[in-house]
Amino acid sequence: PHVSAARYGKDNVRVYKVHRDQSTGVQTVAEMTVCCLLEGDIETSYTKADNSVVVATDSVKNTIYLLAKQNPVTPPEYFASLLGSHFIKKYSHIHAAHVKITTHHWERMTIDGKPHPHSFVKNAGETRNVEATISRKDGISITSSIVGLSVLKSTGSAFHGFVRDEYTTLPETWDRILSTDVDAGWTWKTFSTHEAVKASVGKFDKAWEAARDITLKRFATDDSASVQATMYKMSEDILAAVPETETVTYALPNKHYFELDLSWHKGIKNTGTDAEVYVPQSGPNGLIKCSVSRG
Ligand SMILES: O=c1[nH]c(=O)c2nn[nH]c2[nH]1
Repeated sequence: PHVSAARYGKDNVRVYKVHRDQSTGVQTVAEMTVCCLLEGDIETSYTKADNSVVVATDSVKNTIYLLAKQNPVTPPEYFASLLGSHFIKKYSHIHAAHVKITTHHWERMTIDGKPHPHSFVKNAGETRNVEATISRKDGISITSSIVGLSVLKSTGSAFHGFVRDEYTTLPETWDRILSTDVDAGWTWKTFSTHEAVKASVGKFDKAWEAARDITLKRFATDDSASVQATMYKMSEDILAAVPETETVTYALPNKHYFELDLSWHKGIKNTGTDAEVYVPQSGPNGLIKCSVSRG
């Protein structure tokens, strides 16, 4: 037997950083959770108990905090690239670093109509993530994403015309609730070096804003024929809005709200156009995935 693949490092490294603007007194915060895994000529640490090739995971953790102190930690695409590039520059036997950053969205509070200088509130669950592979040989590949953005529309969604056979019980509908937890990702054209990432640093926040706005607008305004059809339109829009991206990927759970027949009680009408009370389902849920690429 031989080591066919290996990578190791530190996961769940929580980092908070504050920027204090002395002139205005405005403070800005960033909070993220980092996973940084290293890959390279490390097989002997597995096969021969040779620790001489091991940059300790504790040192990986220390490096994350040190680089966070010495450099900007936003946008997360920049910090992921900087962090990964550090390891392949510093250690000649490390040939790739795999960095995942989950950033937590502290939104500045508005108090008495004014943005508060140092108080923030967090939208439950929504994160902005980055997964980057920084490779000596292949350059820097970055995928950005929005995860955990829960949305619901109470109408404007239909699903009919699907396969009807001896396995089908689902009734067709022209008016249903649609709810999902958005997982939307966009893969950037490979960057040759960290300097190339740095040169594009202004593009990452704009892309995240565009992807989030597009997702919400299409979700709200598309007269949805299915999750599939709506997510494809979202993907087309993001590719058009962010020319430096190559592929857009969505994974959308279809979180079902079932109609509830109440007619057993004095003939109460609560289905079809009379439906008002529904039963939100925890599971099973649909899961619809797609990747849309250029050309
Ligand atoms: O939008 C939908 N897509 C599907 O594939 C599906 N299957 N059941 N309900 C569904 N809704």
